[in-house]
Amino acid sequence: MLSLLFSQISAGRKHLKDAGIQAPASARLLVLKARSYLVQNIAHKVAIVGAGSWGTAFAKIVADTVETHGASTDVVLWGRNADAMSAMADTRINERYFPGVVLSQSIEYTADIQHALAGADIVVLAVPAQSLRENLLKWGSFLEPHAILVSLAKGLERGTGYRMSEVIQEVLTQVSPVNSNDISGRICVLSGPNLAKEIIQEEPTASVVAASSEQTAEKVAAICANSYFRPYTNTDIVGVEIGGLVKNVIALCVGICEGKDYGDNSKASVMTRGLAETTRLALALGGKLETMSGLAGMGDLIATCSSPLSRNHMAGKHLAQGVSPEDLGTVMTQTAESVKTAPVVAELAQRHGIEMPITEAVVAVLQNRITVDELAPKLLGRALKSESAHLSRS
Ligand SMILES: NC(=O)c1ccc[n+]([C@@H]2O[C@H](COP(=O)([O-])OP(=O)(O)OC[C@H]3O[C@@H](n4cnc5c(N)ncnc54)[C@H](O)[C@@H]3O)[C@@H](O)[C@H]2O)c1
Ligand SMILES: O=P(O)(O)OC[C@H](O)CO
Repeated sequence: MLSLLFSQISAGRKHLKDAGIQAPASARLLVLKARSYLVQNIAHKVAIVGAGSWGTAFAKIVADTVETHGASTDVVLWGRNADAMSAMADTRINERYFPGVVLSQSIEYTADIQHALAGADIVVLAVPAQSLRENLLKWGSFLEPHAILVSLAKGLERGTGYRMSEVIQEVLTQVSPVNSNDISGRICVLSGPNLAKEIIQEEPTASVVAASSEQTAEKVAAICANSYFRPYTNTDIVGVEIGGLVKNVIALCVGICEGKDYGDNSKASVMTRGLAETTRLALALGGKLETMSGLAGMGDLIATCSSPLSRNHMAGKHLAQGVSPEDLGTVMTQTAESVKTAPVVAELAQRHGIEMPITEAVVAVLQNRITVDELAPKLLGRALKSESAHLSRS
């Protein structure tokens, strides 16, 4: 804790010195003043692409951060539905996702992607995982060559098995040689226990911003750190992405337990063994063990598995209550990434020789190979083993 404070103070002193600003005596004031300076100078414009529930809540986080610091950074929210965006510009309310919540005055709403991206130093990608590639292919060439790209999506791409950071890297290299220059250092992912419906009410939460470049992660953290949102930085992109996307699959399984009226023992068992299989996959892909016990691992798993607000949890509950996997898309109006991502996780795990029994059982339910009633017997009937085999491949 102390070392973090000292490092912030020393970073703050350096930023102020570079800017020729006199450093105040109090450490707290110093950190605040440094942050203010940082926000202003890191980004003249932040564009959030995708005006669904997380994109809208994240635009609010950034706009509130900018306002807190009195910075002049522009915050633009893009959505594909022109009527919805024009209504938001009039009312400052996203009627479909957050009726009654009046958003910050400083957010600009647009359905014009070229306008949204022009001059944006930081571009936050908040569209569903399966649509990221098609979107980047359409407008990737409009990105500024220096723009930092932040992925908010928690899913794996069907067909390739790519994480979102890998999709960004591949597409930008294809779309625009200018934009692909030094791209890996400009890719960032943000993940953690971040239920948008709680955040829009300014309920306090923490998150993780991961980038291979610590400096990139720090910049993104600075533009979204405010009184109710606290981002930590990390350089383990793989661990942060895998934690965020596999917990959706585990939450669907916990939702099934909930829908079948199983109690807390069942849910805790799924969560704990779910973390074990998530960790195995993350380690096999090069992620770090400590990330799995952090906010993007255990933290997000707890939030998503415990909350009735989670769409993945809700999808599991619907399945347990008799909705067919085919009908989930019509019953649910918001994105539950696990429905499409679970089979991709299972394939990726198989390719790496990793056993993920909960994920495999969820996939079997989603593909109508077993019923929800057969899920528990399938998991409990497996060969017994030592718990200390936790991190081995099976
Ligand atoms: N909602 C949350 O609490 C939350 C929190 C953290 C992460 N996430 C992740 O954020 C991502 C987005 O989720 P969400 O909650 O905002 O979903 P959502 O269903 O609330 O909104 C998705 C938005 O994307 C738009 N969209 C859908 N297909 C599109 C396409 N092909 N091109 C452009 N726009 C398209 C929709 O119109 C909608 O505005 C998901 O990967 C999700 O896992 C969500
Ligand atoms: O509503 P869900 O299930 O997509 O979960 C939302 C967030 O990922 C929670 O961190």
